[in-house]
Amino acid sequence: MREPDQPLQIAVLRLDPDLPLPAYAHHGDAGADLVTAVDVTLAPGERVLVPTGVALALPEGYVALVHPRSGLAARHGLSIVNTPGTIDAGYRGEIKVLLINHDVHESIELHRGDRVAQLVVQRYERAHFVAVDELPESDRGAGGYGSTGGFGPRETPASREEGPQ
Ligand SMILES: O=c1ccn([C@H]2C[C@H](O)[C@@H](COP(=O)(O)OP(=O)(O)OP(=O)(O)O)O2)c(=O)[nH]1
Ligand SMILES: [Mg+2]
Repeated sequence: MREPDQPLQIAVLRLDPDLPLPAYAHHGDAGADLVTAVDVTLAPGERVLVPTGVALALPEGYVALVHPRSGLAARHGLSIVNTPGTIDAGYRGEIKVLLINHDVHESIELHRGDRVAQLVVQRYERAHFVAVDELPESDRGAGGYGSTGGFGPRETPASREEGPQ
């Protein structure tokens, strides 16, 4: 059993030994930075799947989520299409990041070794989904998507008819 103050150990296979392991920039950070293993230029609106040079063996009961970095998002419009990406505990392949350039005017040039994403390791529960005829009542009920005020989503006529009443 791990002591509460002991860090969780995660085995990392360096597929590209010249690249760093995922690393936290500061004590207390939730995200460990991941780098691109390749040089890549993303045209405005373009998406590219980039390798990171690392593969993990997460312990059972843990997931790693691939998040964008806010600085690159704010400065250049760089994000991740499927944010956050889900790295399953059983996945042994190379972690790849599906980068996207949201800037409508400028290309983004990335170089091998640039920190392009961050990995957040979390515990998760494996659920047993049980079909029922009725759900227990709650305060919120079926209200969502702006039901407490502010803006709701644009809806298609079909989703308005089919959505929860
Ligand atoms: O940003 C990501 C997301 C996923 N993966 C890897 C690890 C993950 O365990 C696997 C499958 O991801 P996911 O379940 O999100 O994709 P899928 O489209 O459902 O593929 P699959 O049918 O393989 O589950 O792909 C990455 O390397 N990077
Ligand atoms: Mg899947």
